[in-house]
Amino acid sequence: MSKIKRIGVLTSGGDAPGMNMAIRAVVRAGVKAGIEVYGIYEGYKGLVEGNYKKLDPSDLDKRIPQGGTMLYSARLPEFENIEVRRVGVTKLKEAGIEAVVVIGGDGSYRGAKALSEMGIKCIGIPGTIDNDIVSTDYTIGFDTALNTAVEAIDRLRDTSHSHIRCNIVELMGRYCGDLSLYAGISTGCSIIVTKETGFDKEDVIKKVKDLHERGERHVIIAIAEKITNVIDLSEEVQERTGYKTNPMILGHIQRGGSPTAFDRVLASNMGVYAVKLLLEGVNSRCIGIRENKLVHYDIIEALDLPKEKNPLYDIVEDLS
Ligand SMILES: Nc1ncnc2c1ncn2[C@@H]1O[C@H](COP(=O)(O)OP(=O)(O)O)[C@@H](O)[C@H]1O
Ligand SMILES: O=P(O)(O)OC[C@H]1O[C@](O)(COP(=O)(O)O)[C@@H](O)[C@@H]1O
Ligand SMILES: [Mg+2]
Repeated sequence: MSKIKRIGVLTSGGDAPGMNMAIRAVVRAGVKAGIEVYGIYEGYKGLVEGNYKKLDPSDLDKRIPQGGTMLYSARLPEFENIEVRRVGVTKLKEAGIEAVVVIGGDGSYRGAKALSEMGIKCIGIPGTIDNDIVSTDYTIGFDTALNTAVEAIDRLRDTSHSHIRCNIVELMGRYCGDLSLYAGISTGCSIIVTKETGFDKEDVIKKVKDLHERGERHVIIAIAEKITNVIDLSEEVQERTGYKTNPMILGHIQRGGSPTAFDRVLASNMGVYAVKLLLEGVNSRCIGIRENKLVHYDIIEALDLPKEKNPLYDIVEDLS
């Protein structure tokens, strides 16, 4: 087996704070091992268009504190089509790129798997604020997004507590409730609603009423996106519970911002590991961190792992 000489790195799907740190780690570890590392711009879109540029390790330090991704990101649904992927594989081969490190979420992993079946070695690094990849305890960007959400909810509490109010805060996470769960516990939310808990409107309203009767000056509800319309829910909670109620959709502010130290270390660790695995000839695997140890899984096995309900849900009731 001849040693790999040139690899690509791309970021795909929703950007996540810490992606720049992961890119930097891949470039630094690659160059140290005598490999040329090319940035592939705008995820699979740039891969198909041949939008590649050799990355210089000395240019990357200024990106360390920056959120977003210096390689930009994109969603390209057409990448599911084999003909589109074929164009990308040809472009990669023309550029002499033998392997690609894909930094992204579950969708990006599926793209990486499909690519690896067409002769391009791929390693996935979990980069998404959603923490929705079961094969890792933490994804790059989750900790930063969580801390951003915590800061926002803390601010809401200040004003809510002053006025006897209820806030209904919608958090991102697509179909994973981790951001809502961790932010809700961190900020003392009385109610946390996610796909994992299920949503029973009457139950939520009853709980809010009980808190009002108990004399609580404020109630904060953390609710994951895609569960219900929080503006309508706020109107109904206000009408039926006695609290003036304000909805707050945190939205994309959760995605931006300077990565926390946790995300920077995680990204550095995973980026270096990705290069090590490629040098060992590993292919079509994705990296995770489990009980503080780096691990790697077959991409499809990783995506098919069953998601267990987070035991932290059990303490929510006791804290409310
Ligand atoms: N089944 C698939 N086959 C090939 N490529 C895919 C597949 N699913 C997703 N992708 C690619 O991965 C991109 C990112 O996926 P998406 O779900 O939007 O974000 P994330 O990777 O953050 O979960 C998609 O826009 C598409 O280009
Ligand atoms: O920015 P967009 O395209 O509206 O996507 C929003 C989605 O992206 C996320 O922020 C991140 O999800 P992915 O990492 O899967 O792309 C989700 O929390 C949210 O549902
Ligand atoms: Mg995803």
